[in-house]
Amino acid sequence: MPAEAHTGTAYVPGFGNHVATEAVAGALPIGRNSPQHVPFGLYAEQLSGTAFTAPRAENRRSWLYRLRPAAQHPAFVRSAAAPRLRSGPFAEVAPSPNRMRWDPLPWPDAATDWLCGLVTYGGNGSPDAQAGVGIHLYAATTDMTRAFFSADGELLIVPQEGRLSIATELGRMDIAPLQVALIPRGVRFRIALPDGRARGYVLENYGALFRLPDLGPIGANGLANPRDFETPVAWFEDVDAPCTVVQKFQGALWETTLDHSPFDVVAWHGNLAPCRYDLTRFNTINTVSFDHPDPSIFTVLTSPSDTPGTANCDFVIFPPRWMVAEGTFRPPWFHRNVMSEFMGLVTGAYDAKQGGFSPGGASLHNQMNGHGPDRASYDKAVAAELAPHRIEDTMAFMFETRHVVAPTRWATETPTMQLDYDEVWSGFGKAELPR
Ligand SMILES: O=C(O)Cc1cc(O)ccc1O
Ligand SMILES: [Fe+2]
Repeated sequence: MPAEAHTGTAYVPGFGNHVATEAVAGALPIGRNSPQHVPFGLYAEQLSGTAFTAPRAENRRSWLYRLRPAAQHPAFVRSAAAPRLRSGPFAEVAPSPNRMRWDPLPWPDAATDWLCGLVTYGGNGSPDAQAGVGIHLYAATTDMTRAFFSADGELLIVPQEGRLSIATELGRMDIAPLQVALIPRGVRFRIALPDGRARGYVLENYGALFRLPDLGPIGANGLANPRDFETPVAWFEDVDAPCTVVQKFQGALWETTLDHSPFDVVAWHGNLAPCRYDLTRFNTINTVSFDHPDPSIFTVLTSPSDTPGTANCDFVIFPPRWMVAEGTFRPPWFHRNVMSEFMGLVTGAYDAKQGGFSPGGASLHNQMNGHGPDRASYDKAVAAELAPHRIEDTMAFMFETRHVVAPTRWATETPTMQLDYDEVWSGFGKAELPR
């Protein structure tokens, strides 16, 4: 699909809202979901993101009205569409307590679409357990012509370089670095690259759907505001030409070929839909007195687990912001976290690392293992004059998860892994007690 085709893509604002949208006037049934005769002979289909019986506040589903039933397809057969894509349970190599960091993912030599360009770095849990995450990066150089969906989890896409034009069954979204897209489990999509190549990160969430975090004493506003999430309006293709559909199902890839475009949803309504979000709209909240708050204040979206307050996964960002804390060591402190932290960098530099953590790179700090400012960041921060200081041109992020992230074999064997990462914490002088 040429990028121009997305020009004029329209969105409706809000997170998880109930939307009603039709690409052809009169296509959306009024007053009932499944009338005996759907307008124009369209086929009604319910797509559920939660169990039918989930509490109303959590219940997510949409009704799709399409040219042909999605059920009309030949059998799926095993697929080799994404040779470096892995899934939970992650057992290729033992989980490691060691801190890991990687240089940016190299660009592929051969033409590689977004799906083929996915490389799994690690994860936890499993699709079967409906808990945990898969953490992938992508480096792609050509448009997808096939469609893909994950039956294993929703996908949070974090571009680092290059725009993505994402055609989904429910509408089209354009995203660029500093924006993210969230695609529900099961929703088929196809990604084109308006800039000719694209690189970024993907979080595949096997657990409870991402939602906005509670705000507690912050109040009714702040962090990621609901209206800044944008859901595309209905759009469809009326194309009777072969199209391969690839799905990830319980960790394995399967594919089939339709004789028509799977993007044939003429109208839909409901509250399960893709959306995009501009990270620069994040209302960053931080101290105006002292101390460095816990990074949970930077949570954009959270996937809760069965234990209140202990996330299956939080998506946390570190945007440009003023640092004004008085009498404080301002960068991230040294810490050992019961949660495990996978980080990436969209642009600029990260205030805990003076070097080595590059845009497109990644790091992993697993449960209970010490990390924090590298020596150069530490030295700079203790010497700094504590005037108000604006951290500019930066956007790091973290996938923080309650379960240890086990790396894939690829992640532990790739030459992009920095074998000397431990050195960033070497050479700290010993504290001197009074004699
Ligand atoms: O380790 C990291 O860089 C992420 C992080 C940032 C921060 O400000 C506080 C805690 C934390 O884990
Ligand atoms: Fe950390």
